[in-house]
Amino acid sequence: MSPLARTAPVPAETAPEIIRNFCIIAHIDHGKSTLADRMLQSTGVVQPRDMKAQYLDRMDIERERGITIKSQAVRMPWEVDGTAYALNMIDTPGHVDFTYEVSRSLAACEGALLLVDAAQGIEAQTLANLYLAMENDLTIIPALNKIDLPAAQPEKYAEELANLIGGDPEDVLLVSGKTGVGVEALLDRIVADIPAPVGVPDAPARAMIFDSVYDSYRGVVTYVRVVDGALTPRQRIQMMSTRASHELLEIGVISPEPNPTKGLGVGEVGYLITGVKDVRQSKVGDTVTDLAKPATESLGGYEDPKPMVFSGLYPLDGSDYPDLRDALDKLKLNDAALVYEPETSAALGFGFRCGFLGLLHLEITRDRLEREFNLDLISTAPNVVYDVTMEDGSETVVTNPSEFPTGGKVAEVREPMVSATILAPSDFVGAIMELCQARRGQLGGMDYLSEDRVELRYRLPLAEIVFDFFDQLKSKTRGYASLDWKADGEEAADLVKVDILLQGEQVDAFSAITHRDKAYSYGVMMTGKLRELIPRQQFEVPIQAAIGSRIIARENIRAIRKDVLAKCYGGDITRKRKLLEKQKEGKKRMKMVGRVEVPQEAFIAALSSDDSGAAKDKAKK
Ligand SMILES: Nc1nc2c(ncn2[C@@H]2O[C@H](COP(=O)(O)OP(=O)(O)OP(=O)(O)O)[C@@H](O)[C@H]2O)c(=O)[nH]1
Repeated sequence: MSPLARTAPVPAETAPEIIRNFCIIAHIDHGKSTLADRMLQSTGVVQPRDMKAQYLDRMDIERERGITIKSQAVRMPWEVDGTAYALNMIDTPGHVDFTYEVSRSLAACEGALLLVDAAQGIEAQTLANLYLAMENDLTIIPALNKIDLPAAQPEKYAEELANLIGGDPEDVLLVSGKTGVGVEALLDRIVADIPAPVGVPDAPARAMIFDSVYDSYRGVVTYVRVVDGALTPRQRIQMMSTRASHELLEIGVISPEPNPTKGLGVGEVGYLITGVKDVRQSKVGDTVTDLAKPATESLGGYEDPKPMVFSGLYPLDGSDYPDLRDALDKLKLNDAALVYEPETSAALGFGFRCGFLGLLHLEITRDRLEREFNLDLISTAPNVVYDVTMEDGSETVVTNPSEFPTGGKVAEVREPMVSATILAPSDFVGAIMELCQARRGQLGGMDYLSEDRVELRYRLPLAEIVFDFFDQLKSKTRGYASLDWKADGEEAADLVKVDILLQGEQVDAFSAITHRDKAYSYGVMMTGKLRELIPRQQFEVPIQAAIGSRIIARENIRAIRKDVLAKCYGGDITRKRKLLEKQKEGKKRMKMVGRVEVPQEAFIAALSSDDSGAAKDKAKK
């Protein structure tokens, strides 16, 4: 129909009947942000001249990588048949690492727009998020995006979508976020199909936190969806998981900038500010209630974020250690899932063992530390968390391979598992099965979505997919496969710790926990790599890989005497001195492992997955 005038005052508490809360679920790059931008324009919330590309993605890194990390909510006015509706669009993060945040965003909505690229069809992430939406009983509106593309196949994929959610291909909307085609019809459909929120207005207030973001000026800004009752400024509220209480300093809606209101009522979505400085005090999934008249039951579904992948982060220059600690303290304010504690490594010096939700979370954190805080870092190979039971019944949680118990008798080691969904053209089924089998996967099922597209379900150890699984999958399927996974308990496995020894001394940074069948290949790979990277010494240096006291692989670095004066004939003493000084300077960057001098670059090159000659050359220098 038509956008309302921008100047229309935002009502303090909007009647639930005219509210529609929805989110967009889509695979990465299927055009969610572009469509969201277009809706902001079509509803008049953002004027075309104010349009910054992808208004909802605020952080630089998000913009650069083109992915959405933090979810937010925007209110858009939209008029249908003379009634002014308030549409709340809740943005969901698009990556598997953030599944819990996605699930909370979905729980704040009554409906979801299922957006699929008309040239690509359904992908694994679309499916995973669709299942989550269905679990939350959301009304699904299917839409094909990018229908302006010459390669678009709307009929084929409308059929695929209709088969998936059960419906008529005719009901699948055709839109283009780029040209704006179909966007107004889409907004009308949201009003018509998605149910209005229901709640009890005079019950004690209950609101669910679906996002919380640290702002350096305002402190933590918390995004909530009110379920029952109402929240008003100056009210004292309580967080139900921690029982901590705060005063509501400001409350309002985003449209598209924060817009303070006199309160938020049943079904409304908006933000609140209490002056807390740390997102851990305002946790996603928690329930906000009134301190004076608290609700007895929380809204449920609250979980503490659980780090799945650990890695050691070390400053390249040891004197940056205090800066790294400060930087992590600052990042923590904005990231409830980040955990870290100090650790020391013989090879890398002082650093921190950090826990992340997944590899992307690790990369983003590392990127931010390097970019926003100007730190040069080295990270150890990521590992998962193992639960170890000893024969005497004691239990240990291992987040660092070098802490894996070796002394007493290990009765059982359990590793985290995931259930993965892979979608690909049927030609690649063989290659995918081969890859999953090599990664200790168990096939759970296989379905054809259409004649030429298959969904494969596997249960795999998390450790087998955190490294290069996705890259391998992409290369084996020429980029056509998509992957999504979620945590799925743990399982006992025959896991061992492989240590790397330099002249009999263990180098902690290279210890790894692997399946017994793969221990040998890890040992051979690592000893080979180190033999290339470590310069020859004045004595022979054995490099060994060992499980406990059993050596499983060995390489030797032959002895030389590096005589820097060899080429220096005659008696020019100043020149000799200069060369000796230079050699001394070089030695400062060396780490001693027992009697062996190892340039720090060798450790770095061995830890980096970059196998290029450049890294090796650098290390040899
Ligand atoms: N031709 C065409 N291109 C589009 C359309 N919508 C988006 N794109 C392009 O598709 C790419 C991905 O779009 P985004 O909106 O960033 O995708 P997204 O789904 O938000 O991606 P994530 O934030 O990573 O989840 C960009 O290069 C867009 O320019 C469309 O309707 N037509």
